Amino acid sequence: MEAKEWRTEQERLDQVREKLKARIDELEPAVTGLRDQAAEMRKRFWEEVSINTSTTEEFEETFYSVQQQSAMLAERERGHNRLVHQWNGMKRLLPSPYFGRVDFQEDGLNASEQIYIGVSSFVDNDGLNFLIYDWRSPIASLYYDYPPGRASYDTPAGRIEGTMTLKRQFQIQNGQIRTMFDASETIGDELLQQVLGKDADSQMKSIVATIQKEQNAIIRNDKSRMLIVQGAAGSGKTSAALQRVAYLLYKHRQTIRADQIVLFSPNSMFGSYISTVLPELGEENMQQTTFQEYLDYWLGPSLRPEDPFDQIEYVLTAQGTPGYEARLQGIAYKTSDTFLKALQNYGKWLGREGMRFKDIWFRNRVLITAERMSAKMYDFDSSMPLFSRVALLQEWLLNELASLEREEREASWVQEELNYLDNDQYAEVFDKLHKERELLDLSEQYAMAREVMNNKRRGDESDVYFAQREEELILRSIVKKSFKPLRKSVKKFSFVDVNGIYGQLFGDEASYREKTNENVIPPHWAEICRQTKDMLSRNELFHEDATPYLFVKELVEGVRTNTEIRHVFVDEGQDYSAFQYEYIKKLFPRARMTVLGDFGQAIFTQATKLQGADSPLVRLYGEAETSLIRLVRSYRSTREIVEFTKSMLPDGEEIVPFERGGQKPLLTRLDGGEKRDAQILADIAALRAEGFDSIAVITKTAAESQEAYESLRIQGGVGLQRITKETLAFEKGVMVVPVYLAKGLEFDAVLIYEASPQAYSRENERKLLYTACTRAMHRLRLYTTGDWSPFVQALPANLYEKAIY
Ligand SMILES: Nc1ncnc2c1ncn2[C@@H]1O[C@H](COP(=O)(O)OP(=O)(O)OP(=O)(O)O)[C@@H](O)[C@H]1O
Repeated sequence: MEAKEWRTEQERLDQVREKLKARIDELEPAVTGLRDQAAEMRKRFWEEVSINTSTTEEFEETFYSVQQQSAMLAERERGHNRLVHQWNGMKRLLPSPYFGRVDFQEDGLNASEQIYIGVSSFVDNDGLNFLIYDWRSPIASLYYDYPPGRASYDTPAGRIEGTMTLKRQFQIQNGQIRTMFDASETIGDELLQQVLGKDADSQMKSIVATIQKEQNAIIRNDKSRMLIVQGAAGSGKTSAALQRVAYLLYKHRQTIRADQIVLFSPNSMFGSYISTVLPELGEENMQQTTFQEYLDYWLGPSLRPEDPFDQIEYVLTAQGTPGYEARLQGIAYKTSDTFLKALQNYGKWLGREGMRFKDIWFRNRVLITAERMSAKMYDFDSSMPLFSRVALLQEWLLNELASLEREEREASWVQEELNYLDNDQYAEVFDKLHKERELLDLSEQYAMAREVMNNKRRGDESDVYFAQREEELILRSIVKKSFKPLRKSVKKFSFVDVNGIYGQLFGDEASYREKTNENVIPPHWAEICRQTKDMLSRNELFHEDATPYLFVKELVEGVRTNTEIRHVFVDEGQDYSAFQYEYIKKLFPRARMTVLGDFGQAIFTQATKLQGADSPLVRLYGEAETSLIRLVRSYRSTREIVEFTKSMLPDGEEIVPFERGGQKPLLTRLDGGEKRDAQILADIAALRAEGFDSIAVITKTAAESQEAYESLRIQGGVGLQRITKETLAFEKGVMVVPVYLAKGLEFDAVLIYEASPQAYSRENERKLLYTACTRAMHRLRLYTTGDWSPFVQALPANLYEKAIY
């Protein structure tokens, strides 16, 4: 680019930075001043408040003045937060104020406008002239959607058409332009080329400077209730999701807060990997969770649900063991929407008969039997939904308990307990009584006032009454205390036998048909039933049972919903079952959903197809409310790695690599594990010497990961990290990790520990191998100590190199 042009840009940059600096300095006293003021006000707030309760009017007066002051404080804090947000935004801009420029001439106007784009906007002192536009503003779309030429963007007032005469990309560091490219249709995205050539990081980075057109469509989609993104490995799904969160927070800043957006991520380590993207963009993080965390929470501590990692570990390692086929059939069935319908029908059946309750016990005797509860519940109006009748039953139980509690005061154990009360317990009871006494006195005063007003007198009985009742009150409090846990557990629906209700589904075929109206029963049904009940008897649940169990629990106890959440994001969406999606939809009735996934990486048994007429996801809100965007360009890996990995998938030909060259994947066959491990260690050392410091040895299972880790260490490997499902944070270095925990992550170099037919030959293992290989950005190596997996053998020989030793 011409030196003159460069100079002009640097001059403009210097000017903008000067203005930024000036504004930052200008605001600084206000920011710090306000902070101190607010803190001081808060500190003094309660000191100054003295509540005057001598008369009602005075009390009201104090109350309103407190309310007024606290509203003022809140307003001041809001103002302060806005200012701090603005100030922080400017400080963030200062080292690198913008990354793009487009010159756009709107149709019908004479002059073209220069639009500079950065991570937030900055307006000149006149308040009109945008020196920097926020990348999320409508006009910034031009930068992402078009090369120079005819272009348009959408605004709330309609579409603006015009001509883009220039599109420029910058890399600016510490106020200096480092690189500057002018894009044209033929050149492509040079900045992207540079960005992708960099090394892996322990935290994901924002992509705002290089968002691609199809990613921009995801980020700004505001139409559909359900947005599905099916994208190849490395196509930027997670990146698009996170920038979309930032976009939503900007566009709907008056109505949506970060904590009204929730993202379901595959595991906690992934959560830590992506946690810096939004703060980098000046936004607060959305809520992050895993589906498992949700299950654990709502199933409560008395049940132990298996997690998805133990489930997949079983699926991958237990072939040939008794019951294996049945378990797989069970997984497929229990995660389907057929099973969901069966359970809905089961709910109707339970409305007529078959509810299971638990006796309520008290001091070794049954207070209220399950039969009584059942009879009571089926006595309520049968047109009411099951959960409403259970709620009425709950109310009835609480009343029953209250009268049983009264009766219990006569029981001999209460008197005995009274005799054994120690001093502390006495003191506690008397303290309570004292409080009751105060109340009594107050009502006394009130009664006396009324007497005077009404000119009537009553007998002076309160003291006598109190003395007489002293013992009775203590007895009462003893019984009350011992009934408290009963009341509490009734409130928590402990009288419903959910284990029994879920378990009784798994009877013989005829009984299952009767309860669910279901005609198609999966093969191995008897064994599926045996396994399920066996787990339940130990208060355990298979992973595939956890969501259905919760569903049944809610059929009976009422549905749990969260109406606060406005947007739900599901990353690695192919790993959730149709059943889980129905559940998420029900849980967040007021939310829109964005699901991002890749069916090519569907390694869990309950995988869901993201597109096509038979996709349960499309059915979830119906086609009219659903948009589907497909991403086929893969950005993570070099062209050679993408060519290699895409050929493993039956319909992988549509995946397009981004034009970034590198070495072909290297296949290494060695005689025996010891030699293989030695070679892997030598290769790791060589890769590190080349400057790659994020290297993953990827194994098929956690069991293999453990073995690999031990044996590499014995062979002299130092500084290796073993990643397990408990690992919380993702750090750079050399790690040994099972495929299913490496999902969503990326590494400079990936070494596939054992790519033999024993490890990868079944159809679901194809996707496992694909997922493992697609984690590599710059280098991919595969090892075997025997034959090559059929998925490797089937690849054209020109896609890889073979190591010769
Ligand atoms: N427009 C872009 N500009 C710069 N980098 C990008 C862009 N899109 C994607 N990338 C980079 O490509 C890599 C893969 O992106 P990301 O992890 O979002 O993909 P993904 O589709 O979620 O992958 P996977 O399904 O394999 O987990 C990341 O390093 C990301 O920064």
